[in-house]
Amino acid sequence: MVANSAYSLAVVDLAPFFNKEVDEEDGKNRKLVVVEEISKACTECGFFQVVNHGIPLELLKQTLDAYRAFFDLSNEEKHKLVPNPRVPTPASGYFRSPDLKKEGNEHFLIRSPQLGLNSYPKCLPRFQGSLEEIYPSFLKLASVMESIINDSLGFPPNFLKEYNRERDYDFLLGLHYFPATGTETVGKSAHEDTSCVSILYQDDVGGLQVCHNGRWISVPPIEGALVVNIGEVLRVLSNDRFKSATHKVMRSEGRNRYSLAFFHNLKGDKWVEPLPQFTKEIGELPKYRGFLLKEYMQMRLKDRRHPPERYEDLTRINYYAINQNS
Ligand SMILES: O=C(O)CCC(=O)C(=O)O
Ligand SMILES: [Fe+2]
Repeated sequence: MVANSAYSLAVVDLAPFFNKEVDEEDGKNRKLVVVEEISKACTECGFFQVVNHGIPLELLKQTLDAYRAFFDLSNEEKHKLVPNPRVPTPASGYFRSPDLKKEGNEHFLIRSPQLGLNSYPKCLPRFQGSLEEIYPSFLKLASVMESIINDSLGFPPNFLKEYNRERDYDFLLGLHYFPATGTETVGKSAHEDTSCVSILYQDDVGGLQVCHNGRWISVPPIEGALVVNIGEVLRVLSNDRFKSATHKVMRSEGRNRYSLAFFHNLKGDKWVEPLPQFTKEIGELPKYRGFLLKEYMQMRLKDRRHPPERYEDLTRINYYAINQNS
């Protein structure tokens, strides 16, 4: 696939949801416009950017700087924070692929600070404070996104909020991509996010690409904007109405890249299947059979720990696809 710029991702202004100044009636109409814009973006691509999202740029930059300081630590310091492989996912701590040729990144994960499961480097006293300061802002934005998506899909009020009510599976990731060297250009290989909604802040280096109609589209860094994308759970619930786009990160020649990603995740014991309003109520066949989310997560985890030889053999959501011709 070649990179292409024919389709540009929507940039949606969330001010009607965060700006208290707008008057009631005008606010209601402007919110509706946002819901429609997001519905269009999710139907076409599953990726879009948002501005006026309620998270101050200063806070985003400060958090990225905190992660930079962490990734600048010695390997010895960072490896003290590698989680025990027996800890169930998502395990908080430091990760680095043993084969940087395949995926040239390292990352640090925290779960909800309220769970008390995170460990931080002792030598960076302000790191914990920075991450724990931004976490609730991402969580708030994710719940606003969830309610907009709820309305975009025409669900009854609070349907997604109820379905995805457990907040113990969310996590915040800080990612560092190493500069490209010769043939080593992949930062994160092509994948889809599993769960409901992901929110990403990237620095100005670029490199994130999304697959749209079989072509790779660059996601340009926009100062202060956040990238939002739909995960496979919403794709299945909506019977493919909403896309969960394949995306990847390419490394830049001579430049380190840093990003923050927040994942608003569904609890593993949830049953996921196309909903009646996208199937029998509109005379459409389900495109997926139902499954327990944790069963799928386990297959994906196994692939991550013991990757198959061929990329095509990775477990994807199509594992549950129903062949419409049979
Ligand atoms: O760093 C990025 O730009 C994307 C990260 C990503 O896709 C992920 O962590 O799932
Ligand atoms: Fe991703």
